[in-house]
Amino acid sequence: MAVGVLALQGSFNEHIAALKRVGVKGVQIRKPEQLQSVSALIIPGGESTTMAKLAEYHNLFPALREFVKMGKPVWGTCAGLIFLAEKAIGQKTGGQELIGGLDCTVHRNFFGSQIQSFEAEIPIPEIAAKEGGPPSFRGVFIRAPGILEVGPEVQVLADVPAPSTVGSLEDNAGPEKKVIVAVRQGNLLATAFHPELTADTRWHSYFLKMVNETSEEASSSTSLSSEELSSSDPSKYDLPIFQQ
Ligand SMILES: NC(=O)CC[C@H](N)C(=O)O
Repeated sequence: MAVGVLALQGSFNEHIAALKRVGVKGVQIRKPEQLQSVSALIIPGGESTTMAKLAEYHNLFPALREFVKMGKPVWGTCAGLIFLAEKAIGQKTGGQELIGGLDCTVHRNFFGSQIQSFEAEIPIPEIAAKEGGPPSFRGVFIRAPGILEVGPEVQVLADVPAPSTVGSLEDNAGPEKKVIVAVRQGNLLATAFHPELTADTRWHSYFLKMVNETSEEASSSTSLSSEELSSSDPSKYDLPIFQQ
């Protein structure tokens, strides 16, 4: 089994190293035709606007959408989560193209800018039940997005208290609001944090189980529309979104 890793920009080498730790070959994907040789794909973290420009330049979007539509497993981490979202807000002027398919609204820099990056122990009941190990996971959040809203078919795998001071979970006080940071919808997995930067390989092995479970006749149940990319009003979400 070979797992493709979109290798335009960002932490693709780290994902390939993590795959190697769980005994799987990671293949760098830079061109649409290379997707034909892999059974699953990881879209790494990085900078989603830059990554989208590169993907557009290499004419990758139609092939990436087709890959999702075919029911092949795709995991987006951080910028990769933004890529998979049906809707993203907090984008740079002009927005950016998305792959879509994951029924959620994501805020591109929910937890703040680069200096608000942080690490936190996050409870991962579903992953711990399937993969064993401790009940929590050390999440590395780098200029991380947050998931503001999910559709009915989306399974929440992890959430964290929304920081009262954005970028600092430890300072959180008062009534607890949660922000979603990991989800699964059928063949799609997405995390706002970076499991490839920690030694704990449970997210990678969970994804590989998804790959193994995927049957030949995986349906095209995931919707692909990504037309409403940037139009929504952040004020309608009841979470403390970082303001630039
Ligand atoms: N570490 C990351 O992938 C950060 C993603 C970043 N918020 C973006 O917009 O692309």
